[in-house]
Amino acid sequence: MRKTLIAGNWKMNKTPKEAIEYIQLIKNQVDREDVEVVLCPPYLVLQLAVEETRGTHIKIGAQNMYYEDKGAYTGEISPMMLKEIGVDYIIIGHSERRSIFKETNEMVNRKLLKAIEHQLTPIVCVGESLKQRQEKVTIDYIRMQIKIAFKGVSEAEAKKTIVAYEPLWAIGTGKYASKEQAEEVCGAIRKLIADLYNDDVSQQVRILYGGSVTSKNANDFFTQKNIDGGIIGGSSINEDFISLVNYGH
Ligand SMILES: O=C(CO)COP(=O)(O)O
Repeated sequence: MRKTLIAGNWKMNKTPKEAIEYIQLIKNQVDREDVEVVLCPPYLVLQLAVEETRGTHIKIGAQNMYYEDKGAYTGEISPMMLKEIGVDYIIIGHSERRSIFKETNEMVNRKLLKAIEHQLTPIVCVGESLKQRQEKVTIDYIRMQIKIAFKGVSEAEAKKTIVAYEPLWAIGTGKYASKEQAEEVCGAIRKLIADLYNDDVSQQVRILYGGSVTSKNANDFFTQKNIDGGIIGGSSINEDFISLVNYGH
């Protein structure tokens, strides 16, 4: 059984003061034993978030990292730093990193290998643009993203990696994929993983859907056969996150 995972990607939102107030407000209500809840606040808030959620089931993730341990990389953050302060998860290759900060598939691959080396649980994001969907190349494009991202990743590590399907046209737009569209692509991703590795790996990998998920549509997505949870932007930084985490209740 794959455990449902709900990750809140706060993006560049909330100052440390706002973040702590918010975590104090929601933490008891999003603390579920049967669902893995991961908060991914900005770097500056990570340590405070680790401390504030101690004693709960809530885990903390970072939104990005660099693929070297240390050195002359001005402005970057290393996986060792994240690990030392108690961060457990890392979002890799979010579409905003790819489009705004020009991250390539090769960089995503290097980050994935580095995260694994430091025992951070990776959430690797993939997804097509509206144009690619219209041209019906969604699965081909995602196959290429996944193939490059997983290059050199062992079977044992692949099983523990989380894949997030986030169609670009659904991020922050309020235009979410239908549950059938999301399930179709998440199912195809599972098949791609089976082709790259084997059925055992593909049955263990957790696949999330992201893109305009709210408390209103969460249950539709999270009850699909191949969707094991979600990665949430807008609805993770306000109280809607409480209802969202308690989907189906
Ligand atoms: O990018 C996302 C999560 O990583 C999705 O963002 P929204 O939920 O705001 O559409």
